[in-house]
Amino acid sequence: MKTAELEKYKKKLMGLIPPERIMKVEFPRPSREIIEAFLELDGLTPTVSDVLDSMGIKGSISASRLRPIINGKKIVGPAVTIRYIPESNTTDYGYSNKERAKLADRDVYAIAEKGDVPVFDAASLGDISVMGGLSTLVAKKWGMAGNIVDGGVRDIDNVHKLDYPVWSTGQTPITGKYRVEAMEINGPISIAGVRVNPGDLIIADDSGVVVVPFEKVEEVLEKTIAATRREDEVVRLFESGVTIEELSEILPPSKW
Ligand SMILES: O=C([O-])CC(=O)C(=O)O
Ligand SMILES: [Mg+2]
Repeated sequence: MKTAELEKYKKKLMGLIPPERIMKVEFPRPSREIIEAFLELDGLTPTVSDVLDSMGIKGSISASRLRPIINGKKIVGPAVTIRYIPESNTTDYGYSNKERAKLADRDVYAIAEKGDVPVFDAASLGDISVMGGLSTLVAKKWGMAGNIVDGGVRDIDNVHKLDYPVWSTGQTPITGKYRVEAMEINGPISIAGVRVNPGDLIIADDSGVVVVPFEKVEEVLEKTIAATRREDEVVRLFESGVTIEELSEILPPSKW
């Protein structure tokens, strides 16, 4: 983006990434009503994952790959994205030459809206941290819903203390400062092999993370509500003692 277009964010932007690497700041997001409707549902990511399967959409990532740092959290919100690649200098070089760290997470939060979900593509770095306690503090203060990190996170005790939802592939003490370079904010990225565009809906809970493409959000919500009702009905009838034959008429055993 041009520096002038970023003018309205200048009180928050720290200049951690050159402005031309911020691809966009405005894009369509799913409405608040849609987000609230998803949040009301139980058993959320498994049901949405089934719906995505039925629609031929690859969008599900297991919690064994992207683990919640705090269990029992559930978030739903539009994605804002950041992509990192490794720095080619050695860490010693950056450290002793007092180079500016190129972790740009705070600039992602600066241009995001309240309720957004920052999504980090840092898989090529292995277990190197791209966010920690300070990052968590800013994300929480500026109203992010939670972070999804295909990469490492540190200061895990602070993430717990701040009670902020984060899913990550790694936990590590090793800082990303001097080891990474932020290539792009709000471009398309991939996390655990799943494509994420800014504005896609991110849903995450203890079972994992699902990515719903922006254009499919309404259809996925409708189908998820229907599937949740069907399953709730099966549970209710089973608990009230109806036979398996009767239950099978509502939900065929192949769907259990
Ligand atoms: O250096 C890092 O990896 C980030 C960090 O510790 C923080 O955000 O507190
Ligand atoms: Mg730290």
